[in-house]
Amino acid sequence: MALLAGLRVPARSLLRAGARLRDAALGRWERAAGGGGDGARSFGSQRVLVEPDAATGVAVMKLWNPPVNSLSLDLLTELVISLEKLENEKTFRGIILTSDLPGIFSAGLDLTEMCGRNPAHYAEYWKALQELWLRLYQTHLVVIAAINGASPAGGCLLALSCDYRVLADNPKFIIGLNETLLGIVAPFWFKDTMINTIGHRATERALQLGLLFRPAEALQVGVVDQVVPEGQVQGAALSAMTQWLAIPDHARQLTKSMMRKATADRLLTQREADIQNFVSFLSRDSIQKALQVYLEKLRQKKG
Ligand SMILES: CCCCCCCC/C=C\C/C=C/C(=O)SCCNC(=O)CCNC(=O)[C@H](O)C(C)(C)COP(=O)(O)OP(=O)(O)OC[C@H]1O[C@@H](n2cnc3c(N)ncnc32)[C@H](O)[C@@H]1OP(=O)(O)O
Repeated sequence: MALLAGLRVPARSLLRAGARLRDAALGRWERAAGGGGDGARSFGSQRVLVEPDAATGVAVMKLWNPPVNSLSLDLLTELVISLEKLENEKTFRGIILTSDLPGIFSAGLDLTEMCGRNPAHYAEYWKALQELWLRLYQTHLVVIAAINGASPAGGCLLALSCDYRVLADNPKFIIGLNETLLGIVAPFWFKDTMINTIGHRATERALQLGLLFRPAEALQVGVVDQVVPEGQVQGAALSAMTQWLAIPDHARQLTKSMMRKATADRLLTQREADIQNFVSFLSRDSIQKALQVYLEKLRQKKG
């Protein structure tokens, strides 16, 4: 059951158990080692599968961090590495970012990385998140999110950092920056990313109320660009990609940079202070207790 949204996400337990077994077996991407669409080999890490198609210049990047694709330190690191690898391959011009887990795009930041650890760990974790956002937000590649599941908080940030968002039409697939519901505050660069997408007033309302939008509302407010029937999300993302890739790269890339640089620079100029803010905020007893209680509720809701 989805605790925050008050929605049930049924029948994933069995899939999760299977996923855990696959995880334990490792050799994560052996099943995909045969290669992508144009004979280009799939590559990836334990938690990120990349299926490149050299003919189209588009790679599908799939998140796989069971049970809910939470953005653990490992997943963040693997995402940055995969992104960097694609950026360095001249053949590739676009990425479809999606999930390999049914019903979940990403549950956002990994709460277990933020609870009961030491300040050095919090600092390392936050730096890794900053790194992923800075790279994803500013990449010269076109990135389209094919959102095939719920994406609260950090999951929403991931989607908002892409150039275009397609959401599968399922009322359980909620999306939004719901941090206030956890008693925490969305960092300024989360807020800026949302403002750049849906505007100031809509962001203020969404952030203060911790709104998690269902597909129709997400489309209306502009958090996503397109809602399509489940099962068509990747196809729709690929169709949208055709339009983006029809634009000359240099013009599109310079325009992207022009639109996003000031936002990214704002974090770059105060990166260390942002880490220290996060560490001291997270080190407060009251915040630790609130996060523990929240995590415990998530764990117990199945019982
Ligand atoms: C003054 C300024 C100071 C600045 C400082 C800034 C501080 C702010 C910092 C950061 C911003 C935070 C961003 C975030 O992203 S916080 C995380 C927010 N995410 C959520 O709240 C999502 C919580 N999860 C859910 O709602 C649901 O799990 C679901 C809808 C994603 C999926 O539902 P369902 O399929 O029913 O799965 P379960 O709920 O049963 O969960 C399965 C399993 O997974 C664990 N889990 C879920 N979410 C997380 C998570 N985010 N991190 C870690 N673990 C998670 C859950 O506990 C279950 O575990 P199990 O019982 O052991 O199997």
